[in-house]
Amino acid sequence: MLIPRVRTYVPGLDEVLYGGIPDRSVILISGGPGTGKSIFGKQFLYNGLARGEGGVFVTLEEHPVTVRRSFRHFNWDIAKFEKEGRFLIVDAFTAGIGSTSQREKYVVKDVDNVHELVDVLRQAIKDVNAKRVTIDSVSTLYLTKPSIARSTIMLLKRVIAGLGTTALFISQVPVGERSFGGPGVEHAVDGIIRMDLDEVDGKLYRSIIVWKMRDTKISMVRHPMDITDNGVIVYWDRYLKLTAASVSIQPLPKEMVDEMRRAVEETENATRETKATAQEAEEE
Ligand SMILES: Nc1ncnc2c1ncn2[C@@H]1O[C@H](COP(=O)(O)OP(=O)(O)OP(=O)(O)O)[C@@H](O)[C@H]1O
Repeated sequence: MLIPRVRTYVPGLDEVLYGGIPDRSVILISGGPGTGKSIFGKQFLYNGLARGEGGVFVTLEEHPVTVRRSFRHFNWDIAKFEKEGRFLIVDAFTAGIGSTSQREKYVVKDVDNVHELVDVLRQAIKDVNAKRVTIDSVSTLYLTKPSIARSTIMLLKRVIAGLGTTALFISQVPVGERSFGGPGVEHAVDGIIRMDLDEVDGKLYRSIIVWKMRDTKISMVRHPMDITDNGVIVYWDRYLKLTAASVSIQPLPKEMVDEMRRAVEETENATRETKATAQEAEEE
């Protein structure tokens, strides 16, 4: 059955997901430091903005000023979308302290109060009619209180799915650990994508693996990936064989590649049809 999907438009990732993320899903993006989670979260939002969708970025780890700079670093011009009222940043970092933060309109004063965050986020999603949300990072919300991790995720998930939005929750895990963010969180989310950086023989290798994604088939292998001046690229037609002492990159079987390519084409056609129907309905 063809289900509605949100294409990430991150090169190679929609193939790995057999078309994209099922819509209204909450996806955990887990990984150690420097693996590309924040870049991926920004790219996902920008790709939606560039195609006419609204988006919200919730920052808990970086000052809004550096968030905007980081978008600019990849030539993702969010300033024009902010002016048009299609994109906004929820500042859950500064608590309103400092002169530059005075300019922020969506500020969470107390990040320990998840209800305040949910209220600000709900308003933000409505104000820009957001279809995509990135929260960077959810780990900050329960780092010192693991017992509230699951309830925090469930509360956010209810708001996000209820408003018809698809979200990436960035989750930080320690270097070298293959966990995702704790048992309560891992089972509560609809999907888990893991980004990794491994040192083998004095060299670092980037890779990505989709661990779970409800309601869709997924590629069951680890794919090599890169970060470039244009953001993340996933080499979807190859897999990375990694042992403690060796690395090799192998091509995927042709039938698998063909099936993944077809799934993306079908999703693209379905997305185009849905947009055309919505536009016709608007014009009537
Ligand atoms: N233009 C670029 N070309 C190649 N690599 C880049 C470029 N810009 C940034 N990077 C790489 O991206 C990495 C940072 O990615 P990102 O901030 O998304 O990591 P992260 O997984 O969110 O890390 P953390 O959890 O520590 O915040 C940097 O370590 C840097 O090596």
